[in-house]
Amino acid sequence: MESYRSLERNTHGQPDGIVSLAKWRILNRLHDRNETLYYRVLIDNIRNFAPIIYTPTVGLVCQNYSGLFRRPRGMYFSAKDKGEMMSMIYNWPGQQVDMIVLTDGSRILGLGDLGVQGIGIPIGKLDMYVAAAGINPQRILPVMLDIGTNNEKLLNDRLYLGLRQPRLEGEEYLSIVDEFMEAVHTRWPKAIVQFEDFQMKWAFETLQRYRKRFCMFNDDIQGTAGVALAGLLGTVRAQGRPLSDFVNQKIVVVGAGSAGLGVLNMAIQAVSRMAGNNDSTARNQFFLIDKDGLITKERTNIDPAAAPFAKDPRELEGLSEGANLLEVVKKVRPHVLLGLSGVGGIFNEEVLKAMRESDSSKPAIFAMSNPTMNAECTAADAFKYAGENIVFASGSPFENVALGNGKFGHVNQANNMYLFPGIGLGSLLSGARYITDGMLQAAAECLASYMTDEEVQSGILYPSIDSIREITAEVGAAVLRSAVSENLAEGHGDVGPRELRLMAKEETIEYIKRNMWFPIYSPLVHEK
Ligand SMILES: NC(=O)c1ccc[n+]([C@@H]2O[C@H](COP(=O)([O-])OP(=O)(O)OC[C@H]3O[C@@H](n4cnc5c(N)ncnc54)[C@H](O)[C@@H]3O)[C@@H](O)[C@H]2O)c1
Ligand SMILES: O=C(O)C[C@H](O)C(=O)O
Ligand SMILES: [Mg+2]
Repeated sequence: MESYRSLERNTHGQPDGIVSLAKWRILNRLHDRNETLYYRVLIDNIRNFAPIIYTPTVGLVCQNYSGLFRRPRGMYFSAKDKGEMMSMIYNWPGQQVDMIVLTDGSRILGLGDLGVQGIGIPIGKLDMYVAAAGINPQRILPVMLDIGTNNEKLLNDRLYLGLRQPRLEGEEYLSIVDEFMEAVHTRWPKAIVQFEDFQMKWAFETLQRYRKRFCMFNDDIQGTAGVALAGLLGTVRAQGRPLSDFVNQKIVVVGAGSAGLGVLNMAIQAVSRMAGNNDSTARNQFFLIDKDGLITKERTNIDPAAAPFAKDPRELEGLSEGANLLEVVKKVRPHVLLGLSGVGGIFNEEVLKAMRESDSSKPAIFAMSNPTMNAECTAADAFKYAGENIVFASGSPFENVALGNGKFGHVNQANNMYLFPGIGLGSLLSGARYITDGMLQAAAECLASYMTDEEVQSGILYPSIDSIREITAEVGAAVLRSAVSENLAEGHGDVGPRELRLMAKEETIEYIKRNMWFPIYSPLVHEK
């Protein structure tokens, strides 16, 4: 901590990126030397260290990974290992693995294809699993599937650590992922596999392919959706309206990728439930924009995943296929503007000023893309141009914004870190065979109801990161209870399905907390 503090003292005025990378190096060296101490320091300083080991610095780490690399962490399965993955999995020295985070490096945050350098993401996510969910660090496994990269710069970089070949496609690609999943399942049938930062086509395809066969989920589609839904419900409460008013909120989603479509799917399901399972009216309030503008049924070559959310042009007054973001905001006057586009600054001054005409008394701006440079707008710009009355959330952390007169605009961090640790932990401790929509919905509802009315009305939608262990225990319990109610919980360790069924809500939370690992030195010699 002393080296860390002295680095902070001695680097005033230097570029943020350089300082953050130097901080990351200090923590990474500690991680390599003394795992127990590393996690203790991380847990005790989670507010300061999450932005270093996780978003946003982890993005910079991935961009520079081949140069920063000193020693390996996690496992790399390459296309050249085809046919050998089962023996490789049995070579992993740990007896038991509970949590695996897997990527193919094809869409790292909003930074695109970073090939094997994307391994920083599984490492950072699993650090959050240890810190927030208390997963034992001896039982985690960061995994990189190296099936090539289409990033020319990396292919020509002599320091690049991965396969120098274009990405595999089609059946060749899927056969590699299949082999990996089978091998993992054979050795650790109860391990949870989190798919992370896959490009959209593979994110959806692999989720469909595996979700009924293995205990897995896709964090970018499903974790993000739950966090966004909790935030959207929070904005309804922030306006002093009953939750049922969610069905009337007009929401513009910018970005029709894995994250944006995941959010729309879950939000529409929620509206549909509130509106008495009326799926067609549920879609009316949502507007979807991608790089080619507003998506309507007139779009040629529409992505099948986006098609269900395309607007009927006959129902749009004054807006046509491909209308740009500013036109849409001016015409629709949305209650919420939500960005998952990966395009930094796309909520520009004009767009934010147009949000002043929103039909909401407290419009919400969610700039959810990561890392910081890719956020749709900064917190400062949002409060400056859209007004002090807004609710603001971003995927990467920003400082609260001073509004003058001693008042501050609160910055929420709408990041899937509030849910994925609890989804993984709850699924693990339930012993469920797979992760259902019901379990994910329970996670989102738990987060949505966590804050008090008073907090929400002052613009605070999510708990402080300092209490991430508490919220993760609650989310984990909600997921576990949902697995029990769906008759999917087969138990974990000594605790069987019957005991899980008999636990009251508070007992489930206690059970979850008891199973959280905490960093203390294990004695090398046991006292007699
Ligand atoms: N805050 C969180 O918890 C969280 C979770 C998941 C993803 N994300 C972020 O969301 C971003 C997108 O992730 P993804 O997996 O959906 O990516 P993706 O590549 O699947 O999708 C990106 C989408 O943005 C659209 N887009 C590109 N340029 C645009 C423009 N100029 N205007 C409007 N739309 C545009 C694309 O057409 C595409 O539909 C990334 O930056 C990622 O870091 C944040
Ligand atoms: O990694 C994050 O911070 C959130 C999310 O999974 C992302 O891909 O941006
Ligand atoms: Mg991600």
